[in-house]
Amino acid sequence: MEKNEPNQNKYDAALAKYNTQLDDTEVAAQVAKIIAEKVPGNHTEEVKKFLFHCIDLTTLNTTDSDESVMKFTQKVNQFDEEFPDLENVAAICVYPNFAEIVKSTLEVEDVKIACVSAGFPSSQTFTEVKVAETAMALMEGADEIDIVISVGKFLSGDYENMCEEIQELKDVCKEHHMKVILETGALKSASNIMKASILSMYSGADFIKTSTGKQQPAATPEAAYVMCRAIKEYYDKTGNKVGFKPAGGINTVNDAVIYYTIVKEVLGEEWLNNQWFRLGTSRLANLLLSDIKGMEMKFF
Ligand SMILES: O=C[C@H](O)COP(=O)(O)O
Repeated sequence: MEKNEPNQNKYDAALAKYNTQLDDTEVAAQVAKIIAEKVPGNHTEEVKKFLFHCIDLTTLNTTDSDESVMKFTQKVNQFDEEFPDLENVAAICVYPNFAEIVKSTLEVEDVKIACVSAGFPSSQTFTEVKVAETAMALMEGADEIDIVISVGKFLSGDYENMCEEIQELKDVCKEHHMKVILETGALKSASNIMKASILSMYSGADFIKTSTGKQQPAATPEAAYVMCRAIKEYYDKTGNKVGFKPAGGINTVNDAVIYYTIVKEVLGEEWLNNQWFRLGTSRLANLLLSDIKGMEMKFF
């Protein structure tokens, strides 16, 4: 018997409780039906305002600096005065070395500080480094942590080490929300996305998130649909509610309305608030503002 066989079986046993054999063509057809039948009715001002309030306003650039991140945060501070008819974004999402600068600049109480961590975006570093990076981000002011699964381990079938690392990072996060990025574009099939979703939730994810935005393809409606189905099945079986965050490559208002519609159709109204639904994006905020205001806006 292989040394890790009992634990490997534990993860296989967890997966065996779910329908993880999904047909990609069938998934594509179900998504196409939702888009054709339900999306047009959701292009309302109310939905767009709601989507704005679900944004994790993201800056994850090599060129980010204390100064640029401070200015970015000051925009969020000014938002309520500039747009009194709108609710602010849900969170600011930055690299972990900027947690402190966001914390010391942010004056808006309800906007969270989210930090990507644990070797984002590749997840290719030592678990000890991931743990230390996450602990430091929290110590410096992060409210939420976004990590990436070890995609290489997942694709090699090493669920044990992949899951144990997620559990270790959740132990560091404690009550802070931990969002687990699957990097769905690298997982290739609906079945893999389903399995990675279940394993991440089983290991303590508070949210599952599609993509880092650093690999193509990033978020897709098909990946979102499968992840929402996984969240629903997991909730039905365990009673544990997990949030959903499409992220990466959300470049039009229509993209955002499509993700909203998938969440509404698969998970229901209960998930339609910014505690359980976020949009990770570096471009959508200005696009939504422009759409809502009926003129081009470059506020952020
Ligand atoms: O987590 C959020 C993503 O990195 C943002 O990706 P994006 O720049 O394609 O919007």
